[in-house]
Parts: sequence; C-alpha cells; structure tokens
Amino acid sequence: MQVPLIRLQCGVNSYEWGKKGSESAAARFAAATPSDNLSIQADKPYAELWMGTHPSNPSKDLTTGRTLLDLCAENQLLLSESVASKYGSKLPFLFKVLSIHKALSIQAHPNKKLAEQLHARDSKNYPDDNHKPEMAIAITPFEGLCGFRPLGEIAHFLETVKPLRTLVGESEASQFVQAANQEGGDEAAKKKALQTAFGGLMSSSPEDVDRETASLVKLAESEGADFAAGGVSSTKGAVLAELVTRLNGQFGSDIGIFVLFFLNFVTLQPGEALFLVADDIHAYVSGDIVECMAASDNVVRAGLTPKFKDVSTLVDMLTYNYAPIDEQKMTPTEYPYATLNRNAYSSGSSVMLYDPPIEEFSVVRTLLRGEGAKATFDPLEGPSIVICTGGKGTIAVGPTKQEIQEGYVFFVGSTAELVLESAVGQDEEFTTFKAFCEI
Ligand SMILES: NNC(=O)[C@@H](O)[C@H](O)[C@H](O)COP(=O)(O)O
Ligand SMILES: [Zn+2]
Repeated sequence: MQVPLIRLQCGVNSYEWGKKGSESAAARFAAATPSDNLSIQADKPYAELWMGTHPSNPSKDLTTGRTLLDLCAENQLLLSESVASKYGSKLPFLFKVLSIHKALSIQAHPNKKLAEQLHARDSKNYPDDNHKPEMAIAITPFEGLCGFRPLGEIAHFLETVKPLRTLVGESEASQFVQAANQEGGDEAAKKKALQTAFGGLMSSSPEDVDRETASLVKLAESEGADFAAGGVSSTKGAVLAELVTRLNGQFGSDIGIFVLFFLNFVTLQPGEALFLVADDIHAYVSGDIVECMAASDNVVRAGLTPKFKDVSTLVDMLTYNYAPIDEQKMTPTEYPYATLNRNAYSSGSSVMLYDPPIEEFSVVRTLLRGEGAKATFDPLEGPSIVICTGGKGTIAVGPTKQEIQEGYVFFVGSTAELVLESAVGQDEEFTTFKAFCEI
C-alpha cells in the first residue's frame, strides 16, 4: 500500500501579539501555499500557523481541500494502529510556528485532570479536555519567561524593588524572604511561601497596580543598570529595566510586568529549545519559534493579555517548581534513525532530535547544507508533519517526490521511508522540522 505524502494548506491565527504582515514567519509560511482565503495585510498581526488536525483550525489536503482530520478518520492506518488505538483518529500533537512581536499572556496549561474539569465547567474558554505540555524550538533569537526563578533571586527583588514589595504585601514578602534564605529547610514550606507571595501579587487591585506600575517604570527609566540593585546574575539590572519599559510600552499598566521578577528570563538562539510541563507558568516575549504540544488549546491566563483571564485558577494550579533556567532548556541529540549521504556529511549537515519526556510528540530538525545533501529516514510506525523553514529541496516517500521550499508543509503517513534532499547553493541551508509520534 502506497504511504501518502500529502501537501497541507494550513491556517494562521491573528492574535494581537503576532508580528505584522510579511514580517510574520507564520504569515509568510501560510502564504507559501495557494489559498483562496488568505491575503497578507501589512498592518494585521499573524501569530500562529497551525499544522495538524485540531478542529479549531484543521489543516487541509491542498489537492482535495479535505481536512486532515477527515482523512485520518477515514483511514486510521495513516496514523498507525498503535497511535490510533491510543489517541483516536487524530494527531496526538499540534504543531505550530509562532511569530511573536508582543509578549504572550502570563499563562499555564492545565494538566489532564484539571483540563477535564475546566472543559466541563467552561468549554468556551477551555475548548479541550486534554493537557498541553509544550516544546519551543527557536527559529530566530527568542526571549521568554519560563518557570519560577531560584527563590534567592525573587528574595533579592522583594528587597530591592519597592513597588513589587508593596503589591506582594509586607507580611507575605518578609515571610517569603525568610523561607527563601533558610538553608535546606522544608521544600513544601518554601513552595507554600512562594505561592503566598505570588498570590499576594496577583490579587492586587487595579488601582494599586496603576500606582505601582508608574513608580516601577520611573525607577527603571531613572536607574538603568542600577535598577533592582543591578539585578541578579541571570538577569542584570539594565536588562530588567529595558524589559519593564518595553512591556509597559506594550500593555500600559499591567500586573504581568511585575511577574517578570518571579520568572526566569530566558533567551534562546536558533536551534535551542525549552520544554514546559503542564501547570508550568510562562510567557513568551519575542522571536519566531516552532512549537509542538499535545493536542489541546487550553490556556489559563493571568496578565499581559486582552483575552479572558482566570487569575485564581492560575494561582491555584501552578506547580511552584523553581529552578535555574538551564534546567528548563532542552538539549537536542543526534537523531540515530537517519542516514546522511556523502555531500551531507562533508558539508556539516545535521539531523537533531528534540525528545521531551512525553509520548505525544518529538521533533527532528534537519539542516542540509549545499547542493545534493540528502537525509534518508528509517520508516516510522506513526504519523509525521514536516515544515520547511528555510531554503528548498525535495521530499520523497517511496516513488512519490515533491518540491519543498520555505513555508511548505507536508503530512507523512505511517511506515513511510522519508527522503529529504537539498537544492540550495554551496553555502546555503535547507532546514526542515518534523513533528512525529511513535509509541
Ligand atoms: N506558550 N505558547 C502557547 O501556549 C501557544 O501554543 C498558545 O496558543 C499561546 O500561548 C496563546 O497565547 P495567548 O493566549 O494569545 O496569550
Ligand atoms: Zn504556552
């Protein structure tokens, strides 16, 4: 039976934080595929390209116009028996390209149990009953807020940033600092102190937030590198001062600006990645990324957004794990199930695997340099989606071979032997990302 290679037409979501017009990679990639309902408008934000079977924006077979969701429902072998029997006749993952101009919301994604409860209670704001662990891989330099800082860093800010301490509350702040500075000590008590301090911040009145935001911005503008007593080793004062003024410029007075002092500020270079488990707090700030997640669109938000906020749910649901950001970054490894040809080896091509500790997805980034560099992938017992984010070449499954270039997206059915070959010049790169599930 011929395994299909299906060119997809994918939808793009215009959230307010997206980059505008053709500055948005999500828009450029969507526009690379013919579509009668997409014309890129220069002043419109294009935030997310969705690739997959999620019913909110299902990808379509470019040739027939049928949704991938329907095709998988009709022929579960596209997914493989094992994947279909566990996850039903849809992809277990949702694959995206995000193009971020303004900060995303301060958010977390509920675990499976909480997702079922939220979906049952409020299916409009929580459209899925599924968890949403997610991985981000930088296409361009990326900035994000991810996970709580080491407690000593938060204590430093509570002692040096008066507007922050005022909003948290004097007793909550001093209890927190005492718990944070305790050598060793009870982990549960530290997490409780963190939750109390964070909850104190998040329960601030709009009037207090307005007043303290104005004071915070004034301090950031006047103190520069000395802001927050020069900051901490992971985030210097000048960086914090710039972020405070940038976020204030984007959102005006907003409690989310103060969350900056509680969360790790991380920068990723192209190819670097981070993984967020369910209930991990985060907010992406800038850059273009490939993102892969379990099939869900559940977001609990608490700041930096015009969308529906559910602050009490967010404060209650968080893990209150805290750690230096390097523990949240993911280190890719060489993918062992692909063979490079001589051209690819000699030009320094690479096939790297990003393999988070969950079953629903992994991602492989293939970077083929120069003319005729080729990667041949062992057949997978599961479905894949491939997107080209740079350069051009060909993609083949068995006897079927098609052109592929920046923005093109393909579905590759189960048990296909996939071959990618570059058609770029000597010093150029042909880059693809492949999300897949194999259980
Ligand atoms: N961390 N990234 C994600 O979770 C994306 O997949 C979500 O779709 C975005 O967070 C949605 O952000 P807003 O709700 O518009 O602020
Ligand atoms: Zn998220």
